[in-house]
Amino acid sequence: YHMKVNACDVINVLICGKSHHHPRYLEFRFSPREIPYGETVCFVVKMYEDLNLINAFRIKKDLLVRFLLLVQKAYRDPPYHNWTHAFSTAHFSYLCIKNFDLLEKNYLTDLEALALITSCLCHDIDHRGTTNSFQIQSNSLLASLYSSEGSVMEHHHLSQTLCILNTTDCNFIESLEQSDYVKCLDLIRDLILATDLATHFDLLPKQQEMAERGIDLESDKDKSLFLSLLMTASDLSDQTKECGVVRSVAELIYTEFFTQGDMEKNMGRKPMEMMDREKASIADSQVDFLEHVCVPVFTVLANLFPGASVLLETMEANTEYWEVSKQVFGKYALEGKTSLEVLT
Ligand SMILES: Cc1nc2ccc(C(=O)NCC(C)C)cc2n2c(-c3cc(OC(C)(C)C)ccc3Cl)nnc12
Ligand SMILES: [Mg+2]
Ligand SMILES: [Zn+2]
Repeated sequence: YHMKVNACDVINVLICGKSHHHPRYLEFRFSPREIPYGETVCFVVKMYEDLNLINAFRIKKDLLVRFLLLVQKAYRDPPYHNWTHAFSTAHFSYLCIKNFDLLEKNYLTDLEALALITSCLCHDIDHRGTTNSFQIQSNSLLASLYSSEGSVMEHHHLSQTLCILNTTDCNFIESLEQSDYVKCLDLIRDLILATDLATHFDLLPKQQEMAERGIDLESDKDKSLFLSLLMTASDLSDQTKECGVVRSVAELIYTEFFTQGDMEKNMGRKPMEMMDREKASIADSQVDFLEHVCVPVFTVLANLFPGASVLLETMEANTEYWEVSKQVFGKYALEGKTSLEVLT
């Protein structure tokens, strides 16, 4: 099923001397989208090493590299839901582990950190740049496979991840104790499925309640809620960067949304306003998205870790950026420019 990974690709990553100690690499302000595509897998290996996961689980580096190269290849190249998004998602989880001392302070076990980073890298594998509802409306193959389960795309991302782990010489977690191995796969399943917006809206009130009373690190339920929070915060982490990154990411995601809207129109269907290039107001829907999806997630995170409040401040600033740009969009709209053209 999978494209092969050849030995020289593996060797190139293993010998890459790139010091991952990019001076700003450990700052929340740093956007991992700046890292060249060809160096990202090397940076991922450095993350596993830096979190001591290679030693803790006696991971064979060549298996890890082969796994990572196959995951990278398993991503298609839609504007937003590609490997670069997966890499930036993993980088944010890495930043949280480092900056909030999650391992030293026993918020996370080694196994949970291993599952979290790996889930971030795999959570959108083989994404086509279209939503779950589009799969169902277009009667896609994935919908026929998974619509009874719900979370159509997320079940597909999970099954692709398991396929890659079952590919020769790619099962880098094979060295785990049997109980750790099973626990790791259970965590990867929960975390990838947590990235469905519907699942997220179910979990959010429980995460808010947990943050108010403080995490009980002995409670499996709390640990699971905490891990899912880190997963969704990482999936949204572009929104914690400066407005230049936020604007370019919006351009990518609306290119995807508008392409889906065009396809829905060609299917004789009426797209959501947010996906209709004639009707969408990017600034309005980004303010909504920040207010109703992003800010609640990072408010919970800031309740748990005061160091995360700077991320909330950045989000407030980015909301202000969209509010101000509404005037600009408004003016251009009068001139008949679509909102995407205004962005570029
Ligand atoms: C820049 C940016 N704008 C977005 C604008 C709208 C929406 C959207 O789905 N609106 C539907 C209504 C019903 C709310 C998502 C957007 N979005 C995401 C995103 C976040 C997700 O949410 C969790 C699971 C929490 C990570 C899941 C999937 C995606 Cl694509 N990532 N970046 C963006
Ligand atoms: Mg996803
Ligand atoms: Zn994602």
